[in-house]
Amino acid sequence: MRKSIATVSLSGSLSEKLTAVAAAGFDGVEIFENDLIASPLTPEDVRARAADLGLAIDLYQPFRDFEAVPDEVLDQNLRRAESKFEVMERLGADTLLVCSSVSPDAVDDDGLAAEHLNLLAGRAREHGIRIAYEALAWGRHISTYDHAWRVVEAADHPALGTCLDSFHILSRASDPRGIEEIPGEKIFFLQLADAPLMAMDVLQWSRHYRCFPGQGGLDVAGLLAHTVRAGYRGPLSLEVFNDVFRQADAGRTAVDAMRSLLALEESAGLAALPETVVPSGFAFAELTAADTEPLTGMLGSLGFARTGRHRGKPVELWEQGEARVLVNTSGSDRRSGPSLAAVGLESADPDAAVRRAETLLAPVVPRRRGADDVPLDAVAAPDGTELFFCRTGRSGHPSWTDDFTPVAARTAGTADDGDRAGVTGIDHVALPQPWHHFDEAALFYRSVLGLKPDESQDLADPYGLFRSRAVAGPGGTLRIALNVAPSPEGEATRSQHIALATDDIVATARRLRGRGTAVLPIPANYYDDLGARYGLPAERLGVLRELDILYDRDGSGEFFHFYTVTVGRVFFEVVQRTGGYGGYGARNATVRLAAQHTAQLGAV
Ligand SMILES: O=C(O)c1ccc(O)c(O)c1
Ligand SMILES: [Mg+2]
Repeated sequence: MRKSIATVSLSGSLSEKLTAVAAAGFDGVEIFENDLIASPLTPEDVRARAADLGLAIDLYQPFRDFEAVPDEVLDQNLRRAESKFEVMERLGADTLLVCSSVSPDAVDDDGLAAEHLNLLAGRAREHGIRIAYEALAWGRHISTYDHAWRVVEAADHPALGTCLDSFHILSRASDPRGIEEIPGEKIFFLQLADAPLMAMDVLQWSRHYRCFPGQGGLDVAGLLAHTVRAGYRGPLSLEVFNDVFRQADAGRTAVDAMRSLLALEESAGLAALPETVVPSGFAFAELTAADTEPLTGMLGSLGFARTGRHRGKPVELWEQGEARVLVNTSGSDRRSGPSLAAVGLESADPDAAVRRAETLLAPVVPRRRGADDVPLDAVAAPDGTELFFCRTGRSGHPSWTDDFTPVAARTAGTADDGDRAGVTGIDHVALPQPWHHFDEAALFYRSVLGLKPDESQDLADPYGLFRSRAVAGPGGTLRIALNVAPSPEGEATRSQHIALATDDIVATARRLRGRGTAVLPIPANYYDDLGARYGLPAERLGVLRELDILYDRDGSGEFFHFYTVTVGRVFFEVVQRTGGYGGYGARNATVRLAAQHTAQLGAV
């Protein structure tokens, strides 16, 4: 279907917005009145600019507080409308959004509202304009879509229809099935927005927290399917009021918006995209470090062995169980120390995975491989992390590991096989996100990789707010924790981490302790509270306390985890899951963050 976006969804001047919208491949725009009023461009300029960019002006909006008012106010409102019709003619826009009145002048009288809307539609038609009437969720007397439709139906004018807005409908928990009872040709416009589920005043929720479909918790795809079943054939138009997008780069937000609509059409069963190939696990995590010593020292002490060296690049392979870590010494920033630059994802069909990623506008990373290297495709996640699609060690398929020459002898100072610590694989990786790309990242992992986002959680950090949202494959085969940390000192202080899995956390912790691995100390107060909270047996609690192991549980299982100190931007976590525990120990994040701040101060 045709795709549109309201200018209010993007940052910048009207002209910048139009450029961004066109570049992302949209067919049209809704011009938000304030954007026009604040623009130095005349309506004719805007019309010409949009035409040059190949954009239709699908809607002009909003026209407020019109209906069900006393006669003298009505006259004034009709005069106000006439002046908007003139602006619209100059713009070349033929549909005006009228939102339900919030004015104290309006009376609770559907008959009068219908009569006034009929009058307005008659005036509009003289200008070749149509009126799309929308119920604001906080409208004074009309606040639901079915009520707005009843009034439109009663007004019975060919130039009058309704505008559906998924936020207003779903935020009030109205039943969207009723949309199918509206004749499709009377749905003049469809606005789409999602939002995180929040218990708050609906106006504040709408004006500050809307997001693109797929980023929040509303069933926008279901609503869209009902609307199309009703016979709606107009544009799918995003209308998102969001404090973050208002500040972010417009070009990038527009691409995020387009990705949202492409994925939404697929979810609603309206379009097919290349199939989703959900990654089945981690092939590797790649760390870059100019000075590898602190990092390889840490890997060795965690029980990793250096097993391979890349044939053509300064990259080493370190392994323990199914956990593989690449240490890359090319092109790293010396000041920030080791950082996580890429993640290898096990994929049953890397080519198909790349096709889907490209269709969803993910930047494909140019290959920098040598002539003999195994082909390896990668796309860039919103934070710049490169995601490689791999098939590791499958017979009949080239494996990225073929590019590594085995390192035969035991390397001095590192662990050999007898000295491993029980790490079985990578449980998850945690990737800090720039605060203004957090929603974009959740949608990216959901749409491109088919991972399911959890609800976002806000946790206390001693120096601010720590926001975390995990995305995971079915059955927890692949888990990525996205987070935003307060970072008064700038980007470089935010740390990434790799969580390693073990089947016996106590044995692993004792092993590492014996070897002098620098584990993050956890305050005694934490264990006093843990004892009180869960009534753990004293002996068990004593072991956790002794080994700085944190604990959590939910209805289906338990979670044990401890952390190493931070090296550069990176630290490691070791985790054990029992039963069906599917979380990440979020309850312990506050203690962990505080312990890391304490450790950092100690280091300084
Ligand atoms: O917040 C508002 O006022 C507003 C205006 C126009 C819309 O289409 C809408 O959904 C909300
Ligand atoms: Mg709206």
